[in-house]
Amino acid sequence: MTATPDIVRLDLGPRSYDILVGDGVLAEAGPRIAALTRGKAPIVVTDENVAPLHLPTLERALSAAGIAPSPAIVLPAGEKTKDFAHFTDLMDGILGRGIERSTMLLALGGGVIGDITGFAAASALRGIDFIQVPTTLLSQVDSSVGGKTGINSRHGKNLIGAFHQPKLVIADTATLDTLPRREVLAGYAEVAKYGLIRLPDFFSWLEENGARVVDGDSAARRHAVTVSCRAKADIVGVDERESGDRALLNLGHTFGHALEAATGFGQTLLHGEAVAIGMVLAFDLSVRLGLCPAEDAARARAHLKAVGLPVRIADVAGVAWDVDWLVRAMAKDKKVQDGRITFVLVRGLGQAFTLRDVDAAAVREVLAESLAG
Ligand SMILES: NC(=O)c1ccc[n+]([C@@H]2O[C@H](COP(=O)([O-])OP(=O)(O)OC[C@H]3O[C@@H](n4cnc5c(N)ncnc54)[C@H](O)[C@@H]3O)[C@@H](O)[C@H]2O)c1
Ligand SMILES: O=C(O)C(=O)C[C@@H](O)[C@H](O)[C@H](O)COP(=O)(O)O
Ligand SMILES: [Zn+2]
Repeated sequence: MTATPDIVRLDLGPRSYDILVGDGVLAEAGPRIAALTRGKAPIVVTDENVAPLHLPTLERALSAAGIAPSPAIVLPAGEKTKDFAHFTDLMDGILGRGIERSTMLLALGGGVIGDITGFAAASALRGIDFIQVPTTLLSQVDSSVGGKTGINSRHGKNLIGAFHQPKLVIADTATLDTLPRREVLAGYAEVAKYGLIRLPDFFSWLEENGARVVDGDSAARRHAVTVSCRAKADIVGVDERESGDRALLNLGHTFGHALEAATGFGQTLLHGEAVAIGMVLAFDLSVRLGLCPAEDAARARAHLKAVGLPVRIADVAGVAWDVDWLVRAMAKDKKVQDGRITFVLVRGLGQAFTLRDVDAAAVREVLAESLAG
């Protein structure tokens, strides 16, 4: 028996959609999916870890609603799947089924599956519909919402992609029961991000209740997912294509994406872990530039560390870090304009803003300090 889901609406005119949040919402989502599904059999895209755990629930929900999907496309798990080679395989798999413009894709999995499937939906026949069924904390609070889709390239993170909004997001928080703790923590970094960029009260709540969220307490987890989705929907609803406030959702990412690139997009450093270190670096840089009280940076760092996230580059072992390399990688960020990096900085907890002309020496100093530990 499922409690009534929380429903967060992302208002984008004709591209508006609902985000359903709650334990068990997937099993009961069949009618909502059926209402959006036209034409040929929908195609579920998932990964090797998620398929045995949660595909049967989705398939039962579809079948109870009278939908017979074609056999699921199952990709390898992990960040390395978000590349051109797997995108080619995925497109071949989708097109090989003789799709039509009315064919729906369903992305069942974490952010990797959501991002690559969303990009496939944006590309196939110049755009078909898709539904996000996120099964990681990170994808429930962030990647399934807002329509950023894409893949990595050897030049950097998410450099190939499209804005393409899903028709529905089904965030079944009970699927998180099977998620490894390291992945829960990685997702928690993006939860904390909302507190750090514009919800100081939520950050205080997380300081009190973060351990409950990470430990899988049902009520705390649902609250964290719903607040996060609402925060993201509010921002994307006014700035779908990141010409303004949406850039705040990139707190920690200019640093974080460079760290991910340096580790080769693998298991050494997960996206959320890179974001945790990157957010601490953004606070440190803000303090160094005289923009943020040191106590606020200390609180951000202490909380992320207390839940179990890495907070310094030195926390990531086995990598030959190089400040020059990292600075060059940061220069490939999508927020670079006229050759200058746009940084997301903070005036305090919950007070993020963007700044273009940041002293390059200060950036190198915080990187070197984080590397030294
Ligand atoms: N589009 C966006 O707005 C956006 C936002 C944030 C992050 N991202 C992207 O999301 C990606 C990271 O997503 P992620 O952290 O979900 O990683 P992921 O998709 O690699 O999933 C993490 C791991 O958990 C496994 N898994 C997924 N659900 C599970 C479950 N319920 N039980 C057990 N195992 C499960 C997966 O197989 C994988 O091994 C990155 O590529 C990042 O760039 C995109
Ligand atoms: O949705 C957004 O906007 C975000 O920035 C969310 C980020 O957490 C996410 O990692 C996103 O993919 C990063 O975007 P990018 O444009 O810097 O690749
Ligand atoms: Zn992110």
